[in-house]
Amino acid sequence: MNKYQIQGGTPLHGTITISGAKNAAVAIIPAALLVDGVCRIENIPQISDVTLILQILQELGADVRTVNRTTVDIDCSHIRNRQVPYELARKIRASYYLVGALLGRFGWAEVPLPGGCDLGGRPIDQHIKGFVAMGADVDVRNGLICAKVPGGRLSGGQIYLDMVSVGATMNIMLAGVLADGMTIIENAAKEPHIVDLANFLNSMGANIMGAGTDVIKIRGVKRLKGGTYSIIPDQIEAGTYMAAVAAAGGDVLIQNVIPKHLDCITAKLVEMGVDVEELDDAVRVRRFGPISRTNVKTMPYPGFPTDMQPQIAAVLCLATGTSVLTEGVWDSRYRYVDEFRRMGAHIQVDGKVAVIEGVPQLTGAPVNACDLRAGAAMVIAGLAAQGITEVGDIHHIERGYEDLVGKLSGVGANIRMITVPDEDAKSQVG
Ligand SMILES: CC(=O)N[C@H]1[C@@H](OP(=O)(O)OP(=O)(O)OC[C@H]2O[C@@H](n3ccc(=O)[nH]c3=O)[C@H](O)[C@@H]2O)O[C@H](CO)[C@@H](O)[C@@H]1O
Ligand SMILES: C=C(OP(=O)(O)O)C(=O)O
Repeated sequence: MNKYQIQGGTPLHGTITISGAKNAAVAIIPAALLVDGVCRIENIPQISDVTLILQILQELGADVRTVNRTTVDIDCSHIRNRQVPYELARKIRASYYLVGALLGRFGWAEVPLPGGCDLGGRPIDQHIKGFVAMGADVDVRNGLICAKVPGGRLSGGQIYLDMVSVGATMNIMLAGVLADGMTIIENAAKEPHIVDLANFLNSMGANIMGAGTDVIKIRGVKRLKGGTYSIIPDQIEAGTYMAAVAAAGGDVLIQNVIPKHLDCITAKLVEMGVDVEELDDAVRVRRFGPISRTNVKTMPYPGFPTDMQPQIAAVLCLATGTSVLTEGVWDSRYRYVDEFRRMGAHIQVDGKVAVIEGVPQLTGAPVNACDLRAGAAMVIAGLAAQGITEVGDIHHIERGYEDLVGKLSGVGANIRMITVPDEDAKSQVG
């Protein structure tokens, strides 16, 4: 079993380059199912969620060729199978995008219910409401989302989302591009990856208007053609390293970012006394003085992202004074708090609110990553803590961070991957 071992207390100095965005890549790759011809996708992050979604496409019959470390060619002209394998689909959230893409292209899909981080209930009723409004029959049975369009082609529909949902917005967009007529999504999500998916589809010949606002209009077209597209940089990966500098101190240039996407994170760090300088495609983050307390509430974009909530909590653990953190998207995103307490943090949670009383110093401890961003937060806390922290269950972190150890070592962090005997295997032998 692999763990990250971190000797904390070293400020970070140097440059980190951000990879392509996980939550854009995992939607754009299945979107290739809608295209007639070869899609060349650039700036793909090397993370396990991407490996899995590419593997699923190959299982369906797509021809996937690696061009270089960050570029793949995907040709979905010869899809022979529309049943998505359970063992692959259940490991990631993004497998839900296969429903919209397969339904849009072939009028039929059977996709296992998706996995992803355990954040409390993660229903997909809004996705289903959208497909039904476009003429599909959708049924969840035997662990599968079974969707079929009588007549084989979806027709445009008008969908008002009951809540702002990233997944439902993107899935309905995927279903709508080849539908007959106009699809309108109201109360749509506005995250950067929504705009990126729309830009990808439009560059292949789709007609999507309004992505990035709360009303998206999709005029169906007959076919999409191949082309080349480069995925946007990862807002959350960048924010995670910004939080790492805030917690550990130092001076780091974080490059290959879209600074506008980081405004919501930058604003909070500045309130906390961190110096953030915005450049064309980089941000320089410096922190030498104390961290000030603040309050944070997570919201859909352009609010403070829920996927940065555990990482900002790690910084607030070290602030002077008491901060209030409110989770505005998920029912249960504080499962990591006990791990922080092992490092000496003072946090009380009541429902969606965490009250964090800052301490002058965290202390290293063995901890576990209970999900992707909680794992990143453990690493941040470990970088700032006195002594050694070992972070287990790092497969969660590898779902969304390319070469975390290499990137942090490159700015002077004392972090390495270690292999320890698997406890279960040990007890079976014993
Ligand atoms: C692969 C991916 O991109 N994952 C992201 C996506 O997840 P995901 O697409 O699952 O999240 P949503 O934006 O859909 O969920 C937002 C809220 O709406 C609720 N909801 C959603 C859909 C639905 O049909 N019914 C319903 O009730 C959810 O329970 C949640 O409370 O957006 C989340 C919110 O930014 C991020 O934390 C995840 O990293
Ligand atoms: C919750 C996340 O991912 P997923 O929806 O893929 O589980 C995340 O990226 O923080």
